Amino acid sequence: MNAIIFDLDGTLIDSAPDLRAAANAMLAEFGAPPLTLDEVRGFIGNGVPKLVERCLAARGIDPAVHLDAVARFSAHYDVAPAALTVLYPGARTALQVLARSHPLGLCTNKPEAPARKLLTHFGLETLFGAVIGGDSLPVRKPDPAPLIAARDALGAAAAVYVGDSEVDAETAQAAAMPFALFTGGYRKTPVSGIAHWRAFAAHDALPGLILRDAA
Ligand SMILES: O=C(O)COP(=O)(O)O
Repeated sequence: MNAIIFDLDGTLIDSAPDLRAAANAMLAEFGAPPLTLDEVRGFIGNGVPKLVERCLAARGIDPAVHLDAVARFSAHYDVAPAALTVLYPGARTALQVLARSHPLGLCTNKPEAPARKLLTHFGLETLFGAVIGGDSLPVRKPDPAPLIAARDALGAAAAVYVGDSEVDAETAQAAAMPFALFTGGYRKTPVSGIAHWRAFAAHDALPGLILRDAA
């Protein structure tokens, strides 16, 4: 049975407001002014260390404080990753429908602990047979290893990856998996500039999009 593996941020949840809150709390500790939601949204997708690096650069803070800044960011984010975060409309139903016929996995660059906390918060943890975070392996997306690890953990020979970003598309390509692109997430490139198998603008369309091949 083919597995369906999902990205998290910008694909199932709009987490940018909580990531922004943690980033701004961290920046305030360095005496720097806050970033806008659009700025922080543009920094998401390559994991926490990269997000923090981009925040520091945007505020002209010495990169030498990076390790300390990552720890400060995580201290803020990991206690309350779901305070301002919402599931995209239709995401829950789409997951429930797909889980009836396919093993589901999660492959995100968010660290595994807050990723699992978010799944539990939204009552989705039992739908996922595998969860791979940005710190689960020594490498993260766009390296294909985390995506392949999620597929293998599900015991599936093949899988589809569902994501929203350039990084997700690159990862799927490197893992030789078909990529379904959610066009309403955090991508910075036009849809035509992101390699994809199928694209969807609303989650209600996702089960039909994926299951039509299985019919
Ligand atoms: O960059 C992150 O921390 C998470 O991003 P992702 O869920 O889209 O992989």
